[in-house]
Amino acid sequence: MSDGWLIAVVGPSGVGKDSVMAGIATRAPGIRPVRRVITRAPDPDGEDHEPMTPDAFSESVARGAFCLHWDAHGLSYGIPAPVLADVRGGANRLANLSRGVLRQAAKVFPRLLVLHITAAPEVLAARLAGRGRESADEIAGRLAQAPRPLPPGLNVVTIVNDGPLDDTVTRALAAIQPVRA
Ligand SMILES: Nc1ncnc2c1ncn2[C@@H]1O[C@H](COP(=O)(O)OP(=O)(O)O)[C@@H](O)[C@H]1O
Ligand SMILES: O=P(O)(O)OC[C@H]1O[C@H](OP(=O)(O)OP(=O)(O)O)[C@H](O)[C@@H]1O
Repeated sequence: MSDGWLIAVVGPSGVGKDSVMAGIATRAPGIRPVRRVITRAPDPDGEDHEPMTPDAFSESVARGAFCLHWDAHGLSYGIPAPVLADVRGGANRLANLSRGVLRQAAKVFPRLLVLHITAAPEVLAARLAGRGRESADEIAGRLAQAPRPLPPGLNVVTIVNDGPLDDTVTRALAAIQPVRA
């Protein structure tokens, strides 16, 4: 069986990565989203992640429990090692990644497609305020990181999420069609 793809969903905070992932998962059930491990308390209204303490996270890193991990926003994030095994077994998986871990992801995963979601700064600010998960200071910190460039040489498709979410998901599904074919 040939390798599957990791579709890495990246972009600034508040751009709609989790929302677009949920839309893709609903409309393309063959592409399963990754449940990330995060040192963040459970959030019934937000991303369904696996919460972990910082100590347990460090132990997990040490025993190779993650195929990718990184720190951002004062938190640690991990992609469980079985996701890589799954992709090597032919599955297509969808994961919300940091732009800072993409080079590493391209080395680790046999096939990587980057789905880069963008929107204007004022749209990001309004969405983060509306989401209500972070304080005003935390939102300012996230907006300061918004224009971060992607590393060169990757397989990237860029989708602007500035209109109805459903339209964005339709364009995202068309852009990842080669993966689904
Ligand atoms: N196209 C859209 N139109 C309106 N609101 C959106 C759209 N996409 C996302 N949102 C909202 O913006 C906020 C941030 O979206 P989220 O998916 O959490 O972004 P990210 O994961 O990139 O930080 C959420 O409240 C979400 O419901
Ligand atoms: O290095 P960057 O590309 O700026 O990304 C930094 C972090 O922001 C996102 O996390 P998270 O989903 O917790 O935050 P968000 O919902 O505010 O984007 C993303 O998944 C990274 O973990």
